[in-house]
Amino acid sequence: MSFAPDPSEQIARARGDLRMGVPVVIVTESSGILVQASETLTLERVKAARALCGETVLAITSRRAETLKARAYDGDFARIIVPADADLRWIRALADPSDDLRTPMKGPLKSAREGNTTPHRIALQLTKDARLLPSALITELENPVKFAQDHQLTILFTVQIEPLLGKSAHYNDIVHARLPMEVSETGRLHVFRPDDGGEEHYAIVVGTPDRNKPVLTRLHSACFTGDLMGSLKCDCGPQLRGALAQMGAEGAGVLLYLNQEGRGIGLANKMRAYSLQDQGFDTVEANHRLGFEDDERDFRIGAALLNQLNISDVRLLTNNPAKIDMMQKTGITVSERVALKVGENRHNKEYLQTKADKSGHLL
Ligand SMILES: Nc1nc2c(ncn2[C@@H]2O[C@H](COP(=O)(O)OP(=O)(O)OP(=O)(O)O)[C@@H](O)[C@H]2O)c(=O)[nH]1
Ligand SMILES: [Zn+2]
Repeated sequence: MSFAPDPSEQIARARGDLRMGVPVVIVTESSGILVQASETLTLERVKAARALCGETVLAITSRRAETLKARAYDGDFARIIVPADADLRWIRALADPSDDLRTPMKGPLKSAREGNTTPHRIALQLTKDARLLPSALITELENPVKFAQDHQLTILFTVQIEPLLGKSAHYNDIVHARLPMEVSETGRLHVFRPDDGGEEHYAIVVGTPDRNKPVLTRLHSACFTGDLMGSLKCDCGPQLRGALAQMGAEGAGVLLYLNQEGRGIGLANKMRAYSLQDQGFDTVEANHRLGFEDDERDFRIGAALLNQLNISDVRLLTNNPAKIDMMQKTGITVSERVALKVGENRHNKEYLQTKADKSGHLL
């Protein structure tokens, strides 16, 4: 038996490294790149990368490229050629939209085309998975395996990594215990831990749901600001409490609390989005300017947790048709949609309208 991490564990390690500002190396059959997350870059490491002689590009998503008016020849992302005089400020300004309005002219930007882009795509996904700004400084390496060994860097081989990308993790029900709550004294909290080093998610089971009938269910995405701070910018807090109250009143139900803060972009990026919203952009535009899609959540997690809880048929508390679609696609029957319209106020009126107009939410 080998004690060495397997490819899935190597990916988790790479995520952690990038988050800390430690570079990682990605190797294909014919090439290799050094990857550094733009958000956690330091001046020293930028200089060290430039001294390597290999071509250096900045990978950004096509959403971010659109805002910067740069060409995205690689489909869902672009490789911006880093000019010789570019410094850390230049890199940060391309990755981070906070100063876009004050300094709109960042160009002319030249994008690379052709070549093997698989490792670049993996690099960008890693920055997203690390809940950083989706952008990476990438330098070609001549002898990538030796380079990684010499510098003790995590190394990913695309042949091993590619089959794992987009695959759902397996969730283990680590522990569950009784949790009497205001809404019901018969609550139980389960903690689910994935086998890929990703986020844990929770399930709150109220009463003893009858598995032979559709179970009242809520898939709730974490919202620190709304769930805990009473933020008026969204409707999450009232939705969370409303769903639990309904389960308490009916005597049974399941609330999945999914750690997908900010529709899957993390709290730091959500706060960046809020800051852009203060500049006049709506919730969807703000995500795009940061380089994200409207919604980066993986709702398959919800189905995986429900399977573990032996629930296959639900009455889903939601106004979001994407959640219903994804449940059905992943083998969960949604017998009924139960509307959850609570918590509208003058601060979130426009936000809710944007979700209805652009993301198809049911009003
Ligand atoms: N990126 C981003 N995320 C936000 C914003 N406002 C709220 N969120 C996040 O959006 C998610 C809301 O999730 P849900 O409560 O599942 O809402 P939903 O997708 O509208 O679906 P239903 O509530 O079921 O109708 C939470 O993760 C919040 O943190 C925002 O302006 N930008
Ligand atoms: Zn919220």
